[in-house]
Amino acid sequence: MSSNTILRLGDVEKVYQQGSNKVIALQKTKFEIDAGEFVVIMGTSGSGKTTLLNIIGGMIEPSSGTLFLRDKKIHFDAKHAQQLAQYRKKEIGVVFQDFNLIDAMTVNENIAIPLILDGEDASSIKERTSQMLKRVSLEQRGDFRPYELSGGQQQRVALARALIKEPTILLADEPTGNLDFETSKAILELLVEIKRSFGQTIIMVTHDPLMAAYGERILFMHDGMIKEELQLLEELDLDRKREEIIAAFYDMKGRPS
Ligand SMILES: Nc1ncnc2c1ncn2[C@@H]1O[C@H](COP(=O)(O)OP(=O)(O)OP(=O)(O)O)[C@@H](O)[C@H]1O
Repeated sequence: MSSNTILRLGDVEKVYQQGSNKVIALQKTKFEIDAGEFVVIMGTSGSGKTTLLNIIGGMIEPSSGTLFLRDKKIHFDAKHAQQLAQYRKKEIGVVFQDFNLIDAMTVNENIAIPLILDGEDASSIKERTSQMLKRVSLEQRGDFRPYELSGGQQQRVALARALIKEPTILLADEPTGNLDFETSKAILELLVEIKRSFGQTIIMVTHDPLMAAYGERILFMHDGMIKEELQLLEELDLDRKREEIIAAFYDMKGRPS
């Protein structure tokens, strides 16, 4: 474990019980992530990507194995429910493919939800919300409703909401799955900018090798396991990185399980 390690998974497994059948979604998965790293998870459909992300986010309990944030072990049993709730609330921010915004609320209110739930005072909420709005370049849209925004703008709002409490780790599950090509690139550029400016640790799941090329390290999953890992060289341009990602993906798929 390097001194900069922020997240550590040790032999994590997840078995879903489906009636009398067992689905092994994750098998002995272990890896470490450094603070400030932008890690991408790719893989075949059903390979366990979302399951992995949800375990890291404290949203589902692994069947076995360990999850550490720095040197703190995250427990999933009922006895530690409060610690787990704190972990989800303080350490993790999440964005999804479907934005998950509340249409009955304005953009400002959507972004402020985590602060309102924490009982922060009104002036601090106002100030922090307006800072976040600026960071995602939506200063002119604070009083709009989500349905009055484009898909890319809605994802920016979701990102602002996920980041407003400065989470240790940002999890992004197919954040560009509902966006067109140019808008997707703009979201990834924003993620990279947030990483550079604030040292944000990011873990993103995507199917798209070009979006993955914005990351620094790719973990490739197949049959519930990380089968391959690719460190992208910073000096390569996006197209070269994309080509390397595609080559590594097909290399992994071609290998016997
Ligand atoms: N709640 C559940 N109950 C039973 N089986 C599940 C459940 N959630 C996921 N699975 C199964 O676990 C396996 C991994 O699913 P997961 O959603 O993690 O894969 P994925 O890599 O994210 O897939 P995709 O790229 O298609 O979204 C699949 O076989 C899936 O059917």
